[in-house]
Amino acid sequence: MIDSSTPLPLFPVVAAALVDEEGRVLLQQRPGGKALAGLWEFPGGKLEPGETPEAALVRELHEELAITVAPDALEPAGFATEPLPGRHLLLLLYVIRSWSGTPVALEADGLTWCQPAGMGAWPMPPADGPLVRQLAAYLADNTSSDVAPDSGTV
Ligand SMILES: Nc1nc2c([nH]c(=O)n2[C@@H]2O[C@H](COP(=O)(O)OP(=O)(O)OP(=O)(O)O)[C@@H](O)[C@H]2O)c(=O)[nH]1
Repeated sequence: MIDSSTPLPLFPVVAAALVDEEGRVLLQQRPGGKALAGLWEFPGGKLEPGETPEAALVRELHEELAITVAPDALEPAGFATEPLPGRHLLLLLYVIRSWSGTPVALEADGLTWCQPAGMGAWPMPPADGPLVRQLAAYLADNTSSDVAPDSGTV
């Protein structure tokens, strides 16, 4: 049971939904020996002191996947908030559709590309359930089709 009278320090974490040209999203498997080992998650991690969320995510993606991302490629897409032992997780999710390099699992036990509608098949940390639903809605609303938008002229 959560005791709401006990303040917990906020624990900000940034995460990325890398979306490829087929609309698939990259998940990575948490390695053995860590909390939540074996579960699948969005790449990302903790902010370092003084770091912005965007700088932290660019750094984490380079450290974890060996890819380079421009800060203006980050699209805020959702968040989740979850009590953890001794701290309160604030998980910020960004969609990223362009990057340099090919993702390689430098820290994870594995990588998989999956369609957002199929992500429920991958066991993920408890905080990720709301994120997966927000991501599916965000991508449905913010994915361009091949049809050119109306120019808007009157
Ligand atoms: N990157 C990422 N972290 C997530 C997701 N969902 C989720 O609950 N988290 C949590 O956010 C935190 C991310 O921290 P981390 O990956 O940088 O570090 P860590 O587990 O090694 O934590 P530790 O160094 O405190 O042991 C973990 O507590 C992790 O369980 C997710 O989808 N992606």
